[in-house]
Amino acid sequence: MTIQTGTLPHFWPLLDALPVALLYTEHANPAVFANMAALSLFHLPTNKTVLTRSDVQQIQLRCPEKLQSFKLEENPILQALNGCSLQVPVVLEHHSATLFLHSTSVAAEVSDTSGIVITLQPLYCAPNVPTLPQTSSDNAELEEALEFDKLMSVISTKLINVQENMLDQHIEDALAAVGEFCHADRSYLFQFSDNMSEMSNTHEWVRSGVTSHKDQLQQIPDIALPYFFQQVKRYHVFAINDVSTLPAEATAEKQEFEAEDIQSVLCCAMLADDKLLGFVGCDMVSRQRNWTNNDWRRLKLVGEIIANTLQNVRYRRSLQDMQQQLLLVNLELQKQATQDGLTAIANRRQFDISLQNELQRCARNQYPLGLIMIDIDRFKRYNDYYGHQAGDDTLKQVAQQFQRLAKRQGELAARYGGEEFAMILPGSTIEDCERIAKQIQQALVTLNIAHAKSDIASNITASIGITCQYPDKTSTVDNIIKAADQALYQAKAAGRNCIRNSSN
Ligand SMILES: Nc1nc2c(ncn2[C@@H]2O[C@H](COP(=O)(O)OP(=O)(O)OP(=O)(O)O)[C@@H](O)[C@H]2O)c(=O)[nH]1
Repeated sequence: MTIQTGTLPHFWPLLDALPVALLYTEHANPAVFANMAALSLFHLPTNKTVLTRSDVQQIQLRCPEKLQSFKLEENPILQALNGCSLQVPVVLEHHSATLFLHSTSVAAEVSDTSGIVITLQPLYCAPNVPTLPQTSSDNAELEEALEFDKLMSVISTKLINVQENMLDQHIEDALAAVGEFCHADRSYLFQFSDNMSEMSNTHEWVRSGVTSHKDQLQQIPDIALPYFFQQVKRYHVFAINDVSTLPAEATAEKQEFEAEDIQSVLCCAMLADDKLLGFVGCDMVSRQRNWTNNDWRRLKLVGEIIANTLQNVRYRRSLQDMQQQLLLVNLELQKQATQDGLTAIANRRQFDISLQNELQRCARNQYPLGLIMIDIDRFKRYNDYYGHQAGDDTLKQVAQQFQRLAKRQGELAARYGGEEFAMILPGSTIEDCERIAKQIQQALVTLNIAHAKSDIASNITASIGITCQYPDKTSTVDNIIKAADQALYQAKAAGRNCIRNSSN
């Protein structure tokens, strides 16, 4: 490491003696002064009072949330040296404790110089507050901390298995708790859109008398508040005690805060599985507040609880979506397994299952069971003359008519195979079956599909075979089908376009 000889400011002995790690640079001077506490924190030799920027670059820092070191352009010390006002938690590579990095511009009136002061302090001690012996106010703080932790444990328990209709209420309870304990005027939750390009204020708590701006804070694009977005994404925290001290690059943010009468802001990013979901925050409206590490810790905890809850709800929703999709796929598969692909009425498989079931049901209840077999006449000629596609269309049309006629419970119209159809009619007498067979013939007449090559009629006709039986324990589906088939054969033999039943 090289040492540049900078000119030490005359108040340097004062800064050097402070127990807090501190870096100081003057605006016109590239040298960075490090006091004894800083040199010891960075494990640098104590005679290296003046550091170059490249010395500073080699100080390995990382965000407490992230495992990797900051990228060069995101290094908070370099950012601070470039004039950014920061209050961010950081971790040094060789130092496991989280430190609070605080940078601010100062104008030393006595020496007519202005510069930047960067301090790094352990997080358990509030910035700029020296550690004092324990007093009764510390006890009060301890009690408050205990109270807060108790409340959080109640809220997080409620949020673990929260029903969606109670989610908003519990989030608002958590925000109210953190708002009260941080002595804030307003606390809120903002969620980022999936592509992180905008944010919306989804939940809010306001102290009585404080104005809510939630409705106006919807779908705010990142370009509207670039400094804020960048700070939250990079450091996962945005802590401003006095918004009037925001740097020049935060003009948009300053205007927004002033428009909402905000004097101090503290925001903590919400992460779930390394994804930034949004942030929780507190505002001071009535007065300024120097945010404490307790405020930061509480807000961070609430953010973590809410982030986990939102993530759980998302998982649960996607699980439900998946279950719904699986159900639909199953229904589709079931449909495909039981439906004829061409005509969309029941297929042979469904016919076999239904006939078996109805046979048993009719045997149990001593009902008659009717079965009608329908075969389109001279369909080969039809195909040969009009083409296979026209044949398909005709099969679809006649199938729809058969389906329309099987309207009572348990009745089923099915494609038995090729140009042959079947209708199961449980509880129908032979007279009922004959009536329906006539309706089938009539439906074909009404359809009036021309068949120029038929030697029976000028339109499509069908031969129909009927059987009607009172099944008993000895009855089989094969016997019933055989009986209906024989009747159909008789109808064909009798010249087609006619109805026969198995007792004829
Ligand atoms: N377009 C089309 N034709 C089919 C389909 N399934 C079977 N066929 C046809 O249906 C015709 C049935 O012919 P056949 O069994 O000789 O009976 P037919 O010509 O109707 O004569 P009969 O039944 O004796 O009146 C054949 O030409 C098959 O190719 C199908 O899904 N689509």
